[in-house]
Amino acid sequence: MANAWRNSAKIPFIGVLSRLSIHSLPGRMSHRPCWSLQQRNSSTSPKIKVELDSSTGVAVLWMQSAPVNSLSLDLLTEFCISLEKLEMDKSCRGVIITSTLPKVFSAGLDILEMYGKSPERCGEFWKAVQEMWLKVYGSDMVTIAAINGSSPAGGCLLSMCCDYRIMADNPRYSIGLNETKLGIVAPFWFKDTMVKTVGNRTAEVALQLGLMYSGPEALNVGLVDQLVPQDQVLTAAHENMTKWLAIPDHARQITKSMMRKPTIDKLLSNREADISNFVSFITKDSIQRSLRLYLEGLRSKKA
Ligand SMILES: CCCCCC/C=C/CC(=O)SCCNC(=O)CCNC(=O)[C@H](O)C(C)(C)COP(=O)(O)OP(=O)(O)OC[C@H]1O[C@@H](n2cnc3c(N)ncnc32)[C@H](O)[C@@H]1OP(=O)(O)O
Repeated sequence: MANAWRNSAKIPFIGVLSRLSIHSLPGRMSHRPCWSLQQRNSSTSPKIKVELDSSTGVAVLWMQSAPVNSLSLDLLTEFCISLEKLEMDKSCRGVIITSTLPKVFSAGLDILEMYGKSPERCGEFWKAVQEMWLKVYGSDMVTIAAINGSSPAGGCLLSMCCDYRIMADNPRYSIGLNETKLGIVAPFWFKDTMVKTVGNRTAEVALQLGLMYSGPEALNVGLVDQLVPQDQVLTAAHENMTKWLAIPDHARQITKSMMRKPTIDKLLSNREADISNFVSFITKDSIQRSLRLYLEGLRSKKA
């Protein structure tokens, strides 16, 4: 069973590191992360910082892409490479995903990656979004989201891919899949992840209305598992990680696989069609208009 899991969920991701070579191709240089080894168990790239404590087997992965950790192609690429490195490191059994930014976990997909871009670029971007989902949702490691700020859309999806979610109790923070509010539609693998997290009826209402939940509301519907004071989010994540790591890896991993493999396999066997579908949808004039209006709304909020 464990091998079956590895075959179905891990092998596709080996491509992320091997694709590093394509960064040397003309036109891809801007996506090349600049890796520097700061100390034995730490690594930093422009948008991702990782610290691995080999004695506990727990890594913390920080997104550090100001102003809002929007999931750009660069951030997605660095994220996947960092996670893949941890996945291949035998001393790492669990990873806590969080943000260095004061008020935002992640603003979701970078809207500027979907607005005014060529179909080729949109396709490349969507492939990276798929990659992140496959990598986190299919991880053999224990994954805990330490949601220390707002987490709309793709940010919510990222946290739902984790095994456990702890959110900072702050009335200014919200979380949810708000895609319909932008005039766009969450694909089946976003929808399945939401259904698996909160159940069918709650997901149906939340997805159609593009609901964003406050912390207490998110806790009430099971979108997050724990709500703690802001300064205790990381401590709570480490405490929970200890409980998860007390379970033998093989038993936990096979159980996780049973729950998640059907949707993973469905995306793996439909990746190209899913990319084509995204590209033809997102490049429509009407969708581009919706995105422009949404961006203008975001910008005018400050004026
Ligand atoms: C078949 C088709 C399938 C399509 C499926 C596609 C699925 C998409 C899922 C997505 O993830 S779409 C992205 C949805 N995200 C949002 O709606 C979040 C919008 N942002 C916010 O609500 C807020 O910015 C925030 C995250 C709550 C933070 O608020 P704060 O007040 O701290 O910061 P702002 O002043 O609002 O923003 C600062 C700066 O960042 C820009 N920005 C915000 N979010 C994004 C984003 N997602 N992408 C790109 N840029 C973003 C914002 O415009 C500001 O820019 P400037 O005005 O400073 O230039």
